[in-house]
Amino acid sequence: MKEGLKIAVGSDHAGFDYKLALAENLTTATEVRDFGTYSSASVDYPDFAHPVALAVESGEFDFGILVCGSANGVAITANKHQGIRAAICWNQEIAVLARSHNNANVVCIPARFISLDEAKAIVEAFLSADFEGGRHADRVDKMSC
Ligand SMILES: O=C(CO)[C@H](O)[C@H](O)[C@H](O)COP(=O)(O)O
Repeated sequence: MKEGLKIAVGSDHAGFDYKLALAENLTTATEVRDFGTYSSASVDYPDFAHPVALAVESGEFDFGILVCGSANGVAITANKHQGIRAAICWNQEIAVLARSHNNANVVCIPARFISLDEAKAIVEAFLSADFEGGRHADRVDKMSC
């Protein structure tokens, strides 16, 4: 994982435990801000995905980590934001491709479908990889509508 990153994290109840563990693991980050939820009580994932997306979209944070049960809800929500490219990642290779090919700036973790160790490895891979640019930059530029 690169050093000095500012990371915004968020989850719903299904991702709460994983989010805490993932945030604790970001030892080389300059800042980690938890945008909630703050307990395992049932909540609505957009209430936490939007603040994380805004924090990254504004440029205040370099990357976002969102966790829910399937990762679909947080990813769909975050991708409503113009400046956000949120990618559902279920293994390390997908995470590296999300960065290197898609310049993803939010990694979405499906807590109910992968182990915590897998989630940690995915976040590590995501935050270590670089965007390759070149042909991928042309494609990423075409994403906005
Ligand atoms: O957004 C989701 C599904 O697209 C997440 O997996 C949620 O965590 C899930 O829907 C929560 O479900 P619950 O039955 O309310 O715990």
